[in-house]
Amino acid sequence: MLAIDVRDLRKQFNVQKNREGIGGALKDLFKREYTEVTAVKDISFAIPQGEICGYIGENGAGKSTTIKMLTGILVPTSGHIKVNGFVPHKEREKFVQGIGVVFGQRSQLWWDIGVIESFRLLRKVYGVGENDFKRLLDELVETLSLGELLNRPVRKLSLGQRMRCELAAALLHNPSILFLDEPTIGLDIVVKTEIREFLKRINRERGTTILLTTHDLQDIEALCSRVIMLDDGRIIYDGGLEELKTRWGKGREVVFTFGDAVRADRLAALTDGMDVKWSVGDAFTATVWIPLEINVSEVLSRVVGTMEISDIKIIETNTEEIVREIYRTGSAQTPEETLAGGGPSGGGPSSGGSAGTSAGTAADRGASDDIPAGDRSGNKADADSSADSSRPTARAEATKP
Ligand SMILES: Nc1ncnc2c1ncn2[C@@H]1O[C@H](COP(=O)(O)OP(=O)(O)OP(=O)(O)O)[C@@H](O)[C@H]1O
Repeated sequence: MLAIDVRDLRKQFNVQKNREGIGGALKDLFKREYTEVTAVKDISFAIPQGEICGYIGENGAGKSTTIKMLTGILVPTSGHIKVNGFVPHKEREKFVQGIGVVFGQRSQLWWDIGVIESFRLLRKVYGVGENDFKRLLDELVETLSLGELLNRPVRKLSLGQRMRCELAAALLHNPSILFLDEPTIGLDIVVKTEIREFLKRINRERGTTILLTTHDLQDIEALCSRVIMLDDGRIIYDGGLEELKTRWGKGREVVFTFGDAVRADRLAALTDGMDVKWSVGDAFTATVWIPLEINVSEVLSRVVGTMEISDIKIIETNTEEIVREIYRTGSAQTPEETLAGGGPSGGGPSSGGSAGTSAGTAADRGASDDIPAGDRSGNKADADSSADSSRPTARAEATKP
């Protein structure tokens, strides 16, 4: 069974317009005007059980809105969602038993009480039996090193400590799917690494499906074999991370430090007939750019046998640069494909992104009226969708061609 199945999913928000000045405010009192913001535009994707999938995109691309629909916090404008076989916003009570959610910018723990008390309350919310709770808690306390934190109030925890507790809280009922919205935001590299290791472990040992949004591409590199890239509410890439690197990578560079002074013409002669480009630094260093079609070892074998070499450095394709370039152009088509009018590869549906719809600013947002009525799961994030308004949503449209 698919863990997540999304077809033609769309979400529009009606955002109240604030007219300028006192006159405008008075007019607003009597007749409100609204604009429509389409945060998610008819996207489709499917995630099999046990997969860790990265969900990435620029600020305002629609990632959090998607996660909120997938977790039943927001009702879609149109389209179909099945998560664990349930329609999230319709079958909330049964549905939440099978999912765990961590919003990096918000807490699901009660601020003033001890961590363990929050965990006990969550046990009741999810109806976990005392024995199961003890077993799962012991396991999480050990793997996330929570022992010393359990009796401290949440407000006295550091961000990294709190995030470890948030993860435990999301997993206490042993969900099969974990939604993570920027789980490593603001954390130092040591805690980030611990959290990544922990996520790998629960995926390996429990088979937990993980959908992860993040701006830290190292999270994606460390955890995800697949990445879905969103731009302006549309999926512009759905496929493997390696495949993305291969398609967009512009080759590799090898930096040589030689034992003796070298000349550019000598180096060019060594790789005669190969489509590589040399650039000489000082007398002893030179860099060769090698396109993806040529094997690095072929170039190395020509140079190593002839020259005295004191150091070699191979510079691989940098994912951050690739992703930045894709965000900049708003399309995962390579420049060659764009010229040829071809579509991006990758597993899922995709359409070239456009810079069309302008994102509403945080101040524009009105309170959302499409949160499922009577909703109260253990996730405090549910309680306040308008809390989003504190988050930056400026889209870097100016960078689009
Ligand atoms: N409750 C809301 N009311 C009105 N507009 C909203 C609301 N929530 C999100 N939006 C708008 O929907 C668009 C997508 O926002 P969303 O928060 O999903 O983006 P994101 O990809 O998660 O961004 P970020 O990386 O900044 O968190 C933005 O234009 C945003 O202003």
